[in-house]
Amino acid sequence: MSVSFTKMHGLGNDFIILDGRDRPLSLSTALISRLCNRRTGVGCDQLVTLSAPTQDGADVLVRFFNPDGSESGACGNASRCVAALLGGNPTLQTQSGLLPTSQEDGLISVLMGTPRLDWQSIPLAHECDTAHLPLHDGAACSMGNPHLTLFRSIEDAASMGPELELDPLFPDRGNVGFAEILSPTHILLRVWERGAGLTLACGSGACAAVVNAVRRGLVERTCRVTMECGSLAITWQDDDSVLMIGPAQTVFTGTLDKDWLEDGQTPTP
Ligand SMILES: N[C@@H](CCC[C@H](N)C(=O)O)C(=O)O
Repeated sequence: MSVSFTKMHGLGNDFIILDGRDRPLSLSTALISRLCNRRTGVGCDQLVTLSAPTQDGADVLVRFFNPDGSESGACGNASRCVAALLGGNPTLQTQSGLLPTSQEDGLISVLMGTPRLDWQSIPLAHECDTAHLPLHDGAACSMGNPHLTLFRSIEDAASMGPELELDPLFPDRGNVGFAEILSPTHILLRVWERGAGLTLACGSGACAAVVNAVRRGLVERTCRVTMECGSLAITWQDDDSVLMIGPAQTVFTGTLDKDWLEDGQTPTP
């Protein structure tokens, strides 16, 4: 059986998108990791599946998987890519709720939902002030996935990210954002992503950085977030939802080789 896919990226955060709306996909954790492998697979930061929606008002059910096979409730950059791929203004059904999208002048807007700020919903391991954590004075919130934001040099991401992803304060592990406040309307951000490592951009991490920086009185509610390959416009709106606007691009489409699919071997590096 041949399986076709689309390779896309949003600001360098790259995705394999598998469309299972007409034909159900069966993906094991091992196959997800093999597909995400940049040397022996297609390569990506997240694998994204599309299937028929199960909720009224949704156009498509979208799931996000990290290269280690774990599933995430949210992925901002992939959400823009899916909207661009489907065209029009699809409403995405995700683990973190229904996400309305729209498109104008080549940019994709996604309403990312309401950030969760209470420690149980993030989740954290124990009660604490989520705007001032006892962990490098960071702040935490959930955008449908757990985020820790540290207000310090982006250069620290590679060295501090691996340990902080696994910090016991985050029982489900965490995405770790390193945010430099450049002005009240501009943040420089690098993210160590849970299950993926350093990526060139993280949409939900950009939303979390703005939310956490607003809570600390560091930026305004509308803010540009610049990462390695460009910027996202993020607004924490008055109705509490977070709006993300940015680009999305198709790189190529392809078909997975039948022999590769059936081989099932994970080569030892
Ligand atoms: N790249 C993403 C976030 C992907 C999921 C994350 N690694 C997690 O496990 O929560 C984005 O653009 O938001």
